[in-house]
Amino acid sequence: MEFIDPALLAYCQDHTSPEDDILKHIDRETHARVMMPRMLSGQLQGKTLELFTKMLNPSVILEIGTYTGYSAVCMARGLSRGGKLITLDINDELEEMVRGFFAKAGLTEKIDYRLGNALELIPGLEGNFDMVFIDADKINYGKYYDLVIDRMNKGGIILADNVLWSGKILGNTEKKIDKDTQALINFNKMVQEDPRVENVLLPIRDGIMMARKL
Ligand SMILES: C[S@@+](CC[C@H](N)C(=O)[O-])C[C@H]1O[C@@H](n2cnc3c(N)ncnc32)[C@H](O)[C@@H]1O
Repeated sequence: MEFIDPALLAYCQDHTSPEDDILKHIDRETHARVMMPRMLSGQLQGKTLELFTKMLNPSVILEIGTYTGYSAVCMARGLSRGGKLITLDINDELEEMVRGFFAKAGLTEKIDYRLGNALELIPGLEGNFDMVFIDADKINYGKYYDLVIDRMNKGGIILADNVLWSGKILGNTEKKIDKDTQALINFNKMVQEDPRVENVLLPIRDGIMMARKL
């Protein structure tokens, strides 16, 4: 489901800074060699993440769900000197390719890429976070939120992708609500009712929930 008229979407893309050769390369290789290339953030969301990072100036970002590294490259590019991005993914089959992309982008110093189940890796990470991007399995969004919320610095931002789930969160079709959709409905409600944050659901691409720790 497209959320805005395709012509308007094209207009938005035409008026957003274009991808450079590295991001074009990641996009092309992902589409040519990897399953489910739709998971990649893409130009509009990637630039949004880069600019959010530049505005927030975080020291530490945690990304849950690296995939082929497109969003990681965008956020790492927004970091100031000394800032770092920890990015986690369970899929080790993509490791060589992803490390190659980070090297090509000149970002190996800024990106700490770790493989494993994020539910197990996060408790072992040291320190707090200034920005977290949740973009892994939808069923565990609530658990990821619970794992990071008390480790967010004051004013820190949690971003969660795909919270509109192609519109399925409205539950207004004949079909039974599936587990991922229900998990996202629960997640959005949980954030909305959490007194520890102020939040806005941005209708960018498939929806980004932004929650700021008070
Ligand atoms: C939507 S993709 C991430 C897209 C990426 N952030 C981007 O914008 O280009 C989701 C990723 O989450 C990973 N994932 C799923 N379950 C996970 C888990 N329990 N721990 C860590 N990563 C997980 C998948 O392997 C997949 O690569």
